[in-house]
Amino acid sequence: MAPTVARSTIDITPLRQANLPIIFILGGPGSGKGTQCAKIVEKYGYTHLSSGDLLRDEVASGSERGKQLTDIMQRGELVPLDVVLDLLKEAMLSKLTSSKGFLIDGYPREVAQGIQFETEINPCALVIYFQVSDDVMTARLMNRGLTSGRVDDNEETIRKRLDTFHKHSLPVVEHYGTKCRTISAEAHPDEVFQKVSEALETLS
Ligand SMILES: Nc1ncnc2c1ncn2[C@@H]1O[C@H](COP(=O)(O)OP(=O)(O)O)[C@@H](O)[C@H]1O
Ligand SMILES: [Mg+2]
Repeated sequence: MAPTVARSTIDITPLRQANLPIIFILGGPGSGKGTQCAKIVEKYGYTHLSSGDLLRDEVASGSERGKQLTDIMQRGELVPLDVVLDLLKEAMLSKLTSSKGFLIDGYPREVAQGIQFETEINPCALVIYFQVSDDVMTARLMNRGLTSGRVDDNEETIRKRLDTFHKHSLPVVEHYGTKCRTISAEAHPDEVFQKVSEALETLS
C-alpha cells in the first residue's frame, strides 16, 4: 500500500527566478556524499542540502509529516517523491539570499524524482556520481554506525539500501548522460575532492 504523507503549499517563484546553479550529488549509501559536500561548501560557498538529513530533521521535529515518514525510513525504502521535493523546496527558499548555488545530496533517488524536480524548480547544471564498491560502502557504514546513531546504519538495512540504490538510482546516472561526471571515490577524501574540484570548475 502506498503511504500517504501530507503535502505543503508554498510559492517557489523566487527560487525559480534566482536561477542559482543546482548540482545533484549521487552515490550509494556511504559513498562519501556528505564528506565531499562539506568540502565543496567550504571552498565554493554552495548550500548543502541532504535529502536524508532533511527527512531525519523532519522526523525529529515530531511533526505529523515526520511521523508518517519514520516507518518508511526504518524499512530502508524510498519515501514518496512529492514529500522529499517539498522539503527541498522549503530548504532552498530559506537559503536563497545567502547561497551561491545548491548541492542536492542523495537526490534524485530515481529518474522520476529528477524529472519532477527539474520541471517544478529548474534544470540542474551538473551531476556528480561517486562510484564505490558495495563492500567498501558497507564497511564505511558499519563503521559510521558505531557513532552515528542512525537507525539505518545496520547490516540488514544497509543491504536493503544498497539494493534500492542499484535498482532505482543507477538508472539516474545513465539518464543524465554527459551532464553526469562519474568520480571513483574509494581513495582518500582529499584525493576525491581534487577530482570534484575539477568537475566543478568546468561550470564557471
Ligand atoms: N573517501 C573516503 N575514504 C574513507 N572513508 C570515507 C570516505 N568518504 C567518507 N568516508 C566515511 O564513510 C562514511 C560515510 O560517508 P558519508 O559522507 O556519510 O557518506 P554518504 O553521505 O554518501 O552516506 C563516513 O563515516 C565517512 O567518514
Ligand atoms: Mg549522507
